[in-house]
Amino acid sequence: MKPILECQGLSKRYSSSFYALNNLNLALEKGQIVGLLGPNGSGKTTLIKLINDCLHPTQGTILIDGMEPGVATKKLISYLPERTCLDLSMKVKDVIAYYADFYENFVTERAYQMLQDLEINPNARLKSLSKGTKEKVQLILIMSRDAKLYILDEPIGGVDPAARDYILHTILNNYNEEATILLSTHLIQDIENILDRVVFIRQGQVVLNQTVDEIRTQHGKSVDSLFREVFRC
Ligand SMILES: Nc1ncnc2c1ncn2[C@@H]1O[C@H](COP(=O)(O)OP(=O)(O)OP(=O)(O)O)[C@@H](O)[C@H]1O
Repeated sequence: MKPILECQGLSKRYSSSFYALNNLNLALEKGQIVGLLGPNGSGKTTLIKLINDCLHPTQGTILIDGMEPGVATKKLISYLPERTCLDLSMKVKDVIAYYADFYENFVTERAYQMLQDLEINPNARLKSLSKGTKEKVQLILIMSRDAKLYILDEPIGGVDPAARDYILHTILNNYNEEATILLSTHLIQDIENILDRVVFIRQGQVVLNQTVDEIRTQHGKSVDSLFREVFRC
């Protein structure tokens, strides 16, 4: 089966001597939830921006479902960036209508179902919502598209711990199982029970790419414990 994402020899240089990504190789099969994990500054957001065609590689190639990043791949990817810039004066229901207009693969009923599950009022204005609830709305907008690849850069940082599990399960219940989710986060303990695979990245290179089951059987520990061991300062 063709991988949904394939990066070969991928490098990104920001200044004359500093490489944020350095000959990174990664292939992801369809239909899995993948955690992209690494310490601050390891290159996670840089990789995500390259996949989303927000940056161009210095060297190497990226293929998304066999295609180079561009107009066609943007239809396949639903991307939640680190920072979003929604018009805060809009009501939740207006943002949903806006997304439905903009993206032909947006499923409005799914968005309303998730709003209801998370008890968010569609008539509320975004600026009246707490930071965590705004994050929930942003996640709902992203997960309501019928995409092949969902890329979520730190999706639940502002959400309170009690709501995280609920949100993660809401995501799982609403996404197509043939799709792939690539999720970058530092909240490993909170998400590791929904992950199929983890990719550890250090200084712009992949240092581990294993299923969560392999980690538990081969290393005899949780992803969170392994992360702390591998990246101990
Ligand atoms: N626009 C830029 N110009 C110069 N250097 C940059 C730029 N963006 C990122 N970097 C550097 O590239 C490296 C990788 O940054 P990146 O944001 O990809 O890391 P990250 O793994 O997402 O980090 P974090 O977990 O802190 O969000 C860091 O050293 C960062 O300072």
